[in-house]
Amino acid sequence: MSALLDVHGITKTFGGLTAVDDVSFDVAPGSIVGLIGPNGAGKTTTFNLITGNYRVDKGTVTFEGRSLVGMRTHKIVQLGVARTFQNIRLFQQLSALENVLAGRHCRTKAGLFSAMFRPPWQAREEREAVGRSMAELEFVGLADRPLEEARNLSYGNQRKLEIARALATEPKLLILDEPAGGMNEQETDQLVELIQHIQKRGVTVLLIEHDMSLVMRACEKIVVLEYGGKIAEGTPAEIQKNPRVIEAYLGTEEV
Ligand SMILES: Nc1ncnc2c1ncn2[C@@H]1O[C@H](COP(=O)(O)OP(=O)(O)OP(=O)(O)O)[C@@H](O)[C@H]1O
Repeated sequence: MSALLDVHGITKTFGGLTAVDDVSFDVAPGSIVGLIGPNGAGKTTTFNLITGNYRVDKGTVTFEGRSLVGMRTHKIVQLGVARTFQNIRLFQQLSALENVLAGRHCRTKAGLFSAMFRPPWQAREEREAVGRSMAELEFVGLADRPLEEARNLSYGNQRKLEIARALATEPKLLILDEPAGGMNEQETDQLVELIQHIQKRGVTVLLIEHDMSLVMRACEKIVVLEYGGKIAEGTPAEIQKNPRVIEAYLGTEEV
């Protein structure tokens, strides 16, 4: 089966520092893939190269056979790639529902003209968007507090809200940057289940995570970066006994 996402030889340099160095991997449709590595290994930069937040210096990023290189981020979202951020990026003053609606926006056609004249199809579209957004809140377990301002939600719930917003864009590939960051053990267990439910919906998942227990439980394939380069790739069992990976993590955290 051909890959949903194919990253080939991507490289990104900041000044004299090569943050991502000739990295290649692919993500099969329907899979859950983890990207791990010590702090500063180049994981978030790799995500930013895939989602168009940074432009690659070298290499290719191909999604469903189409090159994403040089494409604007909103176009990449429209093609079916959605993401969450390591530092939560919600509209803190807006309600949970409004945050998810903002994600839905990329799938609605209403523009300035229709917003002024409000044709009947627009009311229909708005109702549909609210219904769909509520369904996403329910999916992540936040349906009881749609009108709560994002800033009043716990850290763990804000992460779930970001996932709901990303899902509202109807992605084929969902990219999660440290989704368990700031979560307690119970929330992390729920997150593993949520990620598995996302997979059951047919959405492919690519995630960065420092919580090794989550990575080992949730991912079918793991790609390991160190100093910007890929040092290993394999199943959780293979990664756990890979000498280079153990060495990279030695003294920092257990694999
Ligand atoms: N915009 C930028 N400008 C300059 N240097 C950057 C930039 N973004 C990242 N870097 C550097 O690139 C390297 C890789 O950073 P990156 O954030 O991708 O690592 P990471 O593996 O995601 O780390 P962490 O686990 O700490 O989030 C680091 O040395 C970082 O300081």
